Amino acid sequence: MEYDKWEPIYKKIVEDFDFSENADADAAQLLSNLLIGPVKADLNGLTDVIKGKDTLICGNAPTLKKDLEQVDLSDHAIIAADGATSVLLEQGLLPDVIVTDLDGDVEKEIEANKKGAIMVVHAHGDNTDKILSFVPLLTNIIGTSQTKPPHGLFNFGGFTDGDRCVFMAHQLGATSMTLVGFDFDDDNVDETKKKKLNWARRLIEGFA
Ligand SMILES: Nc1ncnc2c1ncn2[C@@H]1O[C@H](COP(=O)(O)OP(=O)(O)OP(=O)(O)O)[C@@H](O)[C@H]1O
Ligand SMILES: Nc1nc2c(c(=O)[nH]1)N=C(CO)CN2
Ligand SMILES: [Mg+2]
Repeated sequence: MEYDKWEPIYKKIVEDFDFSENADADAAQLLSNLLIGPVKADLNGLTDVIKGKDTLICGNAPTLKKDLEQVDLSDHAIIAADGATSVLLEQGLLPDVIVTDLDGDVEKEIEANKKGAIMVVHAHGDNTDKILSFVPLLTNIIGTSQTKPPHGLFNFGGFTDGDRCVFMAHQLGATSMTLVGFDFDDDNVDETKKKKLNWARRLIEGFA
């Protein structure tokens, strides 16, 4: 998504959650600094996995395990939103791509990364500690931001890990996107999560 199209949505999110744009921008710069040098920012590997493919996008709703039993996984590129990674691994499935702000079960994500999963790591004002701790332990990383991306980072659009998967797959030319593990009406979540899920719903419905 063009940043100019994303920016007005981002401004609404910042206002709704009282996030600091400066903190988001500083986090993006931090991730950019960490990635430049050892890792050349290049979308070719990620594009190869997604372009022209049917994709299975996995959110981490409690329904994920059951949902997985009902879909045909063959020939699908599997994209996991953060915590969905652990559920997939438990089912013997290795995600091709993990989209994460590193606040889930990162040990499992490191395990999947070692086995070949591409990491799409998101920087925001509330995860700089996670970025500093975990990025040095990962390989095959693409960095994303919600602000205008600094050198070496990308902004495909999207807010929560789950809807960012959808924006990314769309931008990189997925043929289809099948969503599993998305339950926006889940009541077993706290108020902030509920609000985030409402944004995820709103952003994903923009694709329908
Ligand atoms: N009922 C649900 N509970 C949790 N996540 C859900 C649900 N329905 C959809 N999702 C999607 O699954 C994604 C991954 O979920 P996870 O539990 O790992 O959350 P998270 O890492 O805390 O999410 P975020 O960092 O985006 O707030 C979320 O970003 C969200 O888009
Ligand atoms: N500043 C900030 N940005 C975010 C946050 C968050 O908690 N703080 N959470 C996100 C995923 O839910 C995505 N973006
Ligand atoms: Mg997360």
